[in-house]
Amino acid sequence: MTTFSEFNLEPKVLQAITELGFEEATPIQSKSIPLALGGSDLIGQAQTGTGKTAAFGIPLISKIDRADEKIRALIMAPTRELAIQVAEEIEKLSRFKGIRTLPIYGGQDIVRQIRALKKKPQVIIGTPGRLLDHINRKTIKLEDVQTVVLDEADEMLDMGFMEDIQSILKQVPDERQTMLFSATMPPNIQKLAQQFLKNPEHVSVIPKQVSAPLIDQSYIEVPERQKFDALSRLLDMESPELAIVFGRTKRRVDELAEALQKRGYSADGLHGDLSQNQRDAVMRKFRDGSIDVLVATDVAARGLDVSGVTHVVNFDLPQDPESYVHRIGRTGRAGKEGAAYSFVTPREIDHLHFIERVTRHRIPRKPLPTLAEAIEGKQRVTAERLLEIVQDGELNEYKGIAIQMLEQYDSVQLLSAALKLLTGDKKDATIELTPEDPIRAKRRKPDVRSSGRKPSGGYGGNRSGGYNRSGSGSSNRGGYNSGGRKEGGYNRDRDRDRKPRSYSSNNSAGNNSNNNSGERRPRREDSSFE
Ligand SMILES: Nc1ncnc2c1ncn2[C@@H]1O[C@H](COP(=O)(O)OP(=O)(O)OP(=O)(O)O)[C@@H](O)[C@H]1O
Ligand SMILES: [Mg+2]
Repeated sequence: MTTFSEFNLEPKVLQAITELGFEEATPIQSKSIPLALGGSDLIGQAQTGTGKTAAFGIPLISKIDRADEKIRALIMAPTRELAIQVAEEIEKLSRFKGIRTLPIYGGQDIVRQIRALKKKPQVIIGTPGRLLDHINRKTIKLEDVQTVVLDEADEMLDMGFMEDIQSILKQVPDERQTMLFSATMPPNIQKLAQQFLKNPEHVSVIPKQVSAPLIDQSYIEVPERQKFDALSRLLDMESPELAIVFGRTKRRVDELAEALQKRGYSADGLHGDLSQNQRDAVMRKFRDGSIDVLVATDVAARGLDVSGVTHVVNFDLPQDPESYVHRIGRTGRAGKEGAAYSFVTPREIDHLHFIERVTRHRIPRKPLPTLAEAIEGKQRVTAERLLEIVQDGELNEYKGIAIQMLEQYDSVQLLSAALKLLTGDKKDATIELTPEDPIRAKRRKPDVRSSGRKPSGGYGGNRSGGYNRSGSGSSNRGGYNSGGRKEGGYNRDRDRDRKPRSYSSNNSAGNNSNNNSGERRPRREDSSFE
C-alpha cells in the first residue's frame, strides 16, 4: 500500500487528493508518480478505471508554478468528452494550487476558446484536430510546454491521428517529458513511442488479463433475431443500477433505444450523429439517474467515468479486442464490481474466441435468462420499490381508500394487483430491429500489451485494484466522484473536428450543427461523424 504522502508532494496537492477522497495510491499511481516526478518519459498501461488520469495528472501539476503565464503542459485525448473529463480531474487536483486548465475541443465555439486562452492557462487538454486549428491560427503556442501526455494513445493512433500528433509535437520543444497512457497497448504503439519518447520507462500494471479484475464477464449465445428479447430479460433479471448497452451502428443504437423505451425502460441513445446539445442532455440524464440505460456506439467506449454503472452489455460484439476491453471497462471502476454480458450469435463464436485470446481471459457462457427469471427479477424490483414507499411513510391520504378496499377484497389479491400495476409490463409492444451481419473473426497475434515486456507487477491478488477512498463503499452514485459531488453537464464523445482527409469526402455527419468535422477511416461505423 502506498499513501500519497510518500511521494513528497506539496501540501496543496496532497490536500486536493485528500479532498477527492483518495486514500491510497492505485498501483499505476504508485509506480508512475515517482518516475514522472523524476522527469522520465513514460509508457503507462493499467486496467480501465484504475486511476491513470491522476497517475499523470499529479506529477504534471506538481511541476507547474501558479504564477507562470505560459502553457506548460499539453494533454491530448481522442475525444472531446474525454478532454473535458481529464480537464475536470486536473482542475480538481490543482484546486488549492490554483493552476489554470483549459479543455480545447471541437464542437465548441472557437471564439469562446480564444477568449478563454487569454486567461493564460498553464495546462491545455485538447483533441488533436482543434488543437491544430489553434496552432495554425497562432492562438495556441506550444514553445514553453514541458510535459506532454497522450491519453488513450492507442486509440488516437487507431483513429488516424498520427499525422496530427506529429504536427502538434513539432511545435513542442524537444527537451520535454512525454507520457503515453492507455489500458491497451497493441504492438503498433511502439511506432508512436519510438517517434515521440526518449528512453521511456514502461510502467505496466497488467497482471494476467488485460481487462479489469472486478468485472464479471460472460457471454450469452443468442441468434440475432432474439437479441432484443434476451436484452429485456437480462435487464429485468439483473435490474442494473445503471447500464450501458453497446450497439454496433448508429442505426442500431437509435432502434434499440426506441425499442427499450417502447417496452417501458428508461433508456436513451448516444452516438455521433446527435448534436452536442443532444449528447450533453443524454449524458446528463444518465449521470443523474433519470435514465438507467444508456445505449451507445463505441463513442462511449473510452474513458467514460460514470459511477453507478453496474452493467455493460455488448448487444453486438465489438470488432476489436481493445474495444471490448474499454467497453466493459465502463463498469468495475474505482474498486467497485461490475458485470459485463456479451451477446454472441452462433456465427460469431470464433470472433469471441479471438477476443478471449487477445485479452487472455476466458469468457464463460451463461444461459439465456428464462422468462421466469426475468419475471421474478422484475417482481423483486417492484416489491423493493413498494417497500421503499412503505418506509418513506407519508401514506395517510391513501389509508382511507386502502381500508375500504380491504373490507371488500382479499389483501393478497389487492397487493398482487398493485404489484402488477407497478411492474408496468409492456410486453405487447412489437419490436423490430434491423438485423446486423455477424462480425467475422480476424487473425492477429494475441497481444494487446505493449512491447511484449513482462508486466512489471500487478494487483498481487488485490481484487480491488488498490483502491481505497474515504466515504466510499456505498452504492451512492456520487461516491467516487469528488467525494460525493455529482458531476453532470458534460459527456465524452469522439472529436472529429479536424480537417477532412482524402478519405473523408463522403462525410454524412447529419445534424452536427456546431461541428466542422472531418472523418476517420471507417473501421468502426460510428467513427465517421463529427
Ligand atoms: N487513488 C484513488 N483512490 C480512489 N479513487 C481513485 C483513485 N485514483 C483515481 N480514482 C477514481 O477512479 C475513477 C477512475 O479513474 P480514471 O478515470 O483515471 O481511470 P482510468 O484508469 O483512466 O480508466 P480508463 O482506462 O477507463 O480511462 C475516477 O472516478 C477517479 O476519480
Ligand atoms: Mg482514462
